Amino acid sequence: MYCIVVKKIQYILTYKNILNFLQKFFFKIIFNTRRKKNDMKNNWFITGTDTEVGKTIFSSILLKIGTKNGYRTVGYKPISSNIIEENNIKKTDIELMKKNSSVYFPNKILNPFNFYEPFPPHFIVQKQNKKINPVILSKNLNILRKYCNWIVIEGAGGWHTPISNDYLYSDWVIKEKIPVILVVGLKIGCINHAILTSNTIIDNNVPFFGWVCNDILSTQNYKKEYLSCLKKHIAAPFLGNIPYVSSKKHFYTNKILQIFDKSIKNFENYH
Ligand SMILES: Nc1ncnc2c1ncn2[C@@H]1O[C@H](COP(=O)(O)OP(=O)(O)OP(=O)(O)O)[C@@H](O)[C@H]1O
Ligand SMILES: C[C@H](N)[C@H](N)CCCCCC(=O)O
Ligand SMILES: [Mg+2]
Repeated sequence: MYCIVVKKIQYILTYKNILNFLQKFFFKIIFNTRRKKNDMKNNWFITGTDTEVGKTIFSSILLKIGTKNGYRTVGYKPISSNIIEENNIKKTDIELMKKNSSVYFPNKILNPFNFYEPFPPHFIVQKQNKKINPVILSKNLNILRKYCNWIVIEGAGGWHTPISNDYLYSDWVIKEKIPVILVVGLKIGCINHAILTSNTIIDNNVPFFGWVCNDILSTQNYKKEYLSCLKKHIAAPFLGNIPYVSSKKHFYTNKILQIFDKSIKNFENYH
């Protein structure tokens, strides 16, 4: 009996268990004291009219706003392909999102499915005889929800990018009921993509938080006409415009941050 008790005490006092205990204790003190009543509402799923339209840029702007306002922020990019590596360092969407977040998590949680090949992710996993399991996407999101009150989730490609042969990314967002923000990358063809995507988000009955216009081209004719046409056809709040910038650091100017800070606050009661 004595032996069992001693063993139990020894087990409890192992390095790993003490660390675990301290980690949980401090998380509780630091995080729970600052938890606000409506915390769970600051979750967004960022989709786009296409791939390469500025989803990561807008996600990072949104994270920076949350961080500046004192929220516990995290960016989540469950699935990514076309990862680029420079000097043995992965240049992924999640790295930019991490730079603008306030709570640290390992990539294993923030970016569990990542691939080098520039193809639809479900093709890549199929070739490897693997599967992207949406249960893992939800499991990781729930971990983030425990510790963060400002969560920006970036999709991959557009709204209906498949996760597997019979499951779309949008199916997961619908199941999780995450409010959606659509980024429209301004270029020829985007009107059609924007109308199709926004109508589908509405038909899918998921909260449609708003949309963002992103000037991805250095020059754009008919800018005013594009904006008014898009505003007319997208039945969700217009959150603001990201101008074309010549350098990445200009994405985070006070002017841009203030535009979205204001509109997010304006529309926070939308859903
Ligand atoms: N307003 C802008 N001005 C200048 N460059 C921009 C602008 N918006 C986006 N870009 C550039 O366009 C490229 C694509 O943007 P981004 O990576 O955010 O797209 P994405 O929709 O996240 O793409 P993916 O589907 O691959 O995740 C990046 O190199 C980014 O720096
Ligand atoms: C490679 C790209 N940048 C994204 N990560 C994945 C885009 C998937 C697109 C699927 C489709 O063809 O619609
Ligand atoms: Mg991206």
